[in-house]
Amino acid sequence: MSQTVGQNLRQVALDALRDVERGAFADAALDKRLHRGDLSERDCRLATELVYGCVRRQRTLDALISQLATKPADQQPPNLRLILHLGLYQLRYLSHIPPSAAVDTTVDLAKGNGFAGLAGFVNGLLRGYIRQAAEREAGDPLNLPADPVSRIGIAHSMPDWIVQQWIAQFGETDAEQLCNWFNQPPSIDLRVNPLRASVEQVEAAMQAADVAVERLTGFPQALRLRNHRGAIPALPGYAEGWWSVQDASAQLVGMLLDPQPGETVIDACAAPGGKTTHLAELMGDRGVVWAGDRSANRLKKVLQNAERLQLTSIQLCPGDSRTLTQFPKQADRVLLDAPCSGLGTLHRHADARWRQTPDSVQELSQLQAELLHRVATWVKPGGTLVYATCTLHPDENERVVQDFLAAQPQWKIDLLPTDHPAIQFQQPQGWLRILPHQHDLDGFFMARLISSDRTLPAGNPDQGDMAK
Ligand SMILES: C[S@@+](CC[C@H](N)C(=O)[O-])C[C@H]1O[C@@H](n2cnc3c(N)ncnc32)[C@H](O)[C@@H]1O
Repeated sequence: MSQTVGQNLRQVALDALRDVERGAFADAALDKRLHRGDLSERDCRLATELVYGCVRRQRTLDALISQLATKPADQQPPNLRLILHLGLYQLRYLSHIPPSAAVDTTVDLAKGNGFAGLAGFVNGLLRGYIRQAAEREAGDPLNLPADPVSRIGIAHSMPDWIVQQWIAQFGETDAEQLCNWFNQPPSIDLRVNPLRASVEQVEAAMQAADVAVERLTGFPQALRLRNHRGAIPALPGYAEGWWSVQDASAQLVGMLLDPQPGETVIDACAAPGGKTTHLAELMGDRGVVWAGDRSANRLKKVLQNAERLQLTSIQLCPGDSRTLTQFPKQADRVLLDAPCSGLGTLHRHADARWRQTPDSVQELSQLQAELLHRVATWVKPGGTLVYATCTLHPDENERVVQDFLAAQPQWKIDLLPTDHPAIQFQQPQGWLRILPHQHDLDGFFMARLISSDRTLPAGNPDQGDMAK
């Protein structure tokens, strides 16, 4: 890599990091900057790694700056702090970049961005890191506090409130494994569209194109791509609608709802349509799947996906699902894939861990409860309702379902038959929980509920035999 090209990609990364600092989403900031530049594919990959890595690891990188400089990270000029993040990230996490190249390009970046007078400081700090790494027996120059919350939070770059929450839920060892898991590169799973191709056919087409895939036990339509780095739409079968990208645990949601051909199904929070299209596929594209979402823009993606997959049974229903009134007792099955904090998919969005707060979790929990109460009124007596989220927070999961069941005694949890592929995820209370570090899947929560009220209006508390 020439010096000029290397410098350029680091400048692109720095510009994107500045945008993130000003509040942009990391993926949008990066897309914008890469789009404006003319980097080679290889440089785009490194710029992407630098931006996502620096955003993800910012707490660890800040701790290193505070340790190596006389002033803590939050007292450094903001742009200099980002430049130091870039240098330290390369030294600490990118073994394919020679340390001297990481130092020299970072010093050049400082000089080119108004910090020529601090070039010596940047050089000294980065060389201090290299020296300490060489001196320490364990090889890690990062000093960590003894307190478990700060120790895990700094080592794995997670906010304290998330670490605290996970220690309370899972214990210290699992909380740390979970944090570590969320810093690994996400896998890419495909869901094969059985109406267009068989799993064997897709597998063979991938292998013929030299793309490594593997099957996942318990997920009949899933194939996992191993270490794929190219563009997804360029893979065989994409244009033909043979498959969609969807994590295997998200595929369980459709399997749990188990829609049948000819039924009326409503997906209350559908965009961009990953699960809506799965439901239509499972129904053989017969019947109707209503796709609701309050974002009309995102709903367009549902149609685009349906078109590519050649599905015709999907109808849009834009609007806030808390206020839609046209579906009373109309649906055989309803899916509420609720808006959530995404604490089960932090590996997929570098900045997600910094965007959520305990307050945002409480706001979401309230929204989820309102949505659940509303969409339950859409289910026919005897019908099925699945509540799902991709968070691990109990206030968005167990609590929402428990409160709902307490208020609506005609509903109960529908336990899986013992031979169901998802039985391994079922908890004693009947809901399903997927823990990423244990299952190597996105974190998910799902509960399948059935209404046993065949005669009385929804919400009537005069029900004697409803187990919870
Ligand atoms: C978890 S995402 C859905 C993902 C989708 N089910 C899939 O598999 O592709 C949650 C969706 O809920 C939508 N949403 C948020 N609040 C809503 C509301 N009050 N009514 C309807 N949709 C809402 C968001 O726009 C977002 O698209």
